[in-house]
Amino acid sequence: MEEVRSSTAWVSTHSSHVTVDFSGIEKVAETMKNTLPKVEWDFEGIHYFDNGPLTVQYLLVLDTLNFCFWPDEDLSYDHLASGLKATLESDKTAFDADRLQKCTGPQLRKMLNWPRALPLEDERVRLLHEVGLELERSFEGKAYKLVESCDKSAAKLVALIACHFPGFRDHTVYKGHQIFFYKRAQIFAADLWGAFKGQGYGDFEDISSITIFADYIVPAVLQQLGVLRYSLSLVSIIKKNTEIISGSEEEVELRACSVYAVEKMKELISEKTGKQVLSVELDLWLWAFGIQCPSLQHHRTLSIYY
Ligand SMILES: Nc1nc2c(c(CN[C@H]3C=C[C@H](O)[C@@H]3O)cn2[C@@H]2O[C@H](COP(=O)(O)O)[C@@H](O)[C@H]2O)c(=O)[nH]1
Repeated sequence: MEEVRSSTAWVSTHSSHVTVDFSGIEKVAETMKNTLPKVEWDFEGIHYFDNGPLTVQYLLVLDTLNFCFWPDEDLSYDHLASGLKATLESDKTAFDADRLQKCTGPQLRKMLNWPRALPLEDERVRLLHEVGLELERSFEGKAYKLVESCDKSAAKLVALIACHFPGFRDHTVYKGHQIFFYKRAQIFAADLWGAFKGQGYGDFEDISSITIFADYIVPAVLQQLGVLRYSLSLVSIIKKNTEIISGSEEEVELRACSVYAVEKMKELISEKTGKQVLSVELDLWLWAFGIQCPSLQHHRTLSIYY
């Protein structure tokens, strides 16, 4: 997404709490140039997949809810994916547009087999209602019709999602400039591409236009790799698990510098190897690396965007 790339690049040249360390990028690119980062989509084996339209419905519901697990230290993305998968396997109509519009908190907890209130539960339910209603209004209730109307363009799909679903409009204003991330809209396109292995509903001619997904794991991994440098005050905020406010300079710089740094890393690896590397592939490698480091301390922002 061009607006994501250019607006996050602007942040990186005006940031103070987080800075990009080009020597760190060089080092990581050097190590990656021999063994390109190849992590299989669904390496955990937790997703619903039937190679058909119901998988598209599953992925849209998954990415509608794919945010902010950290307030409940036992909850993680795996619980979301596997809970929704089990739900759909036991009831194929569970994610029909009319059902999404009526979903309640207790029903969502039951889907995820979660014994207590989910973090931001009311928001998760509101976002399901929003998606169910708009799918019904504009796409005959079918997520695959949304995907089919984007002419195999991932960028168009992201733009279409941002246009129809306010909950996916992941952007903010930083020092008077509008900065775009579109994390859940972009990861939906990437999940389609990964699940369908670039065929059918995952066949995008411009998957290279998708950037990394500015979540809370990748920035922490990039800092650990020496690619991002944090100010002393930011280091101590994160160490103390102090919350960082959504839209604050620190939050925007953490997310934007991550996107920009990986775009630079991608260019450098492509130069060194002569092969085109995708941000989606680098993202999955960085994310998988991060969730396997239990001691990794990430920033904590209450958000519906990531
Ligand atoms: N950048 C990036 N962020 C990602 C993912 C994924 C899952 N990708 C699936 C696709 C293929 C794989 O096989 C995965 O199954 C989740 N997240 C984000 O992480 C956070 C959850 O962390 P924790 O609280 O520890 O569970 C939360 O913000 C969530 O939105 C990714 O791929 N990239």
